[in-house]
Amino acid sequence: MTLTNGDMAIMPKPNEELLSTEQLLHAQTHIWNHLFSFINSMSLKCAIQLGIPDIIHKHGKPMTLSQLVDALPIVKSKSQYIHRLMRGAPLTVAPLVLLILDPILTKPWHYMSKWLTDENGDVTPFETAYGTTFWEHAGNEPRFNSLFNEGMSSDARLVLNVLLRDWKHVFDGIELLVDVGGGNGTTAKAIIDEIPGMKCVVLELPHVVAGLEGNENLTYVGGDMFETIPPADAVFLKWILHDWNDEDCVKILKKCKDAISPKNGKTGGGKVIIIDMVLDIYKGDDDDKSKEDQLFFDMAMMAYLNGKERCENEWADLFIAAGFTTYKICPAFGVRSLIEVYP
Ligand SMILES: C[S@@+](CC[C@H](N)C(=O)[O-])C[C@H]1O[C@@H](n2cnc3c(N)ncnc32)[C@H](O)[C@@H]1O
Ligand SMILES: O=c1cc(-c2ccc(O)cc2)oc2c(O)c(O)ccc12
Repeated sequence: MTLTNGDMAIMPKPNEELLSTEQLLHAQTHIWNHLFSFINSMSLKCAIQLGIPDIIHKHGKPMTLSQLVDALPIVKSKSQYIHRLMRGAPLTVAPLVLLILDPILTKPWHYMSKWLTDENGDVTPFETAYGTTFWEHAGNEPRFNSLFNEGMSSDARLVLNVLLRDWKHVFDGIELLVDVGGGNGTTAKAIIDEIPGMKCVVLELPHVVAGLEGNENLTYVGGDMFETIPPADAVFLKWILHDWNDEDCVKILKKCKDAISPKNGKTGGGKVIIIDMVLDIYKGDDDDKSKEDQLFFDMAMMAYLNGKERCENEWADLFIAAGFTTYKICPAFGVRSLIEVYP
């Protein structure tokens, strides 16, 4: 842009000359911070691959760096590098770190701009990278299938621990629950172990439940939630709806409504229990980090699946479009909420 002052044209200076030294250096630090923040994640991945969390856990008391180095399966001449790895990021749930940082899930991020600029009809960067959808890829690649299911299972253990400790009453009056997209059954097993008399059905894609054996309280059904959801007193949807666009979510919710309909002879809760994010609703003392976490997930749902994270109004629109009348949201799990939806 050229500004004019009377007859004289005033050319803007190149940007860097408009900045003070302090601003310029601050800008560089800021960019470096974004650019290199993946090193936190990669250091975390390496620490988990070396078994560092388990070694420290098994030690049972504070461990010095040299004790840790002695216990590690590393080439001893490379011991000097371990202290540099260990002054990095805090540790988290290992299978999820290995999932998110696996090359299968880092590749689609390299295709984000190609996806946005090519008229190739791909619905996600994941499809641009692989030519198949996320769920097709999981069905075709056994290693990715088990990596994904193990990751989800570790998350389910953590969330169910909180749900059954602090929010168990949401299951009051429910005798038969169907966990739609319930993975390998970690959620269902935690519920039936904790609530006497409860029976659970896990509805999942056939490649996920192939070879899994149920028992008298747990049944695995290979199927498609867009076709039929088995009848039950209540439907459980943990991290399902954020995978899908609005149109698909309404289809899934309508199938849930059919499944809990009184015509199926069920008398219990008659509700859908959802665990998912509600944007800008979270519990915790670090709101900037919580907000950023929610936006990371929104980006991930865009990169991998045709999904998104939603604010309360967007959730309400889905519930109304699927024929539900009321809902209740509690920010029960940090950046994720417990949502109960009633016909
Ligand atoms: C993000 S994972 C959530 C897994 C589990 N609910 C949890 O939170 O631990 C979504 C799940 O939906 C399943 N899924 C995808 N499409 C499905 C369909 N059409 N019918 C049933 N399940 C489906 C996937 O296989 C996957 O396990
Ligand atoms: O690839 C993922 C990873 C997650 C995920 C990340 C961190 C956690 O503490 C839990 C889970 O969740 C996903 C998800 O919900 C999804 O629908 C697809 C992919 C992933």
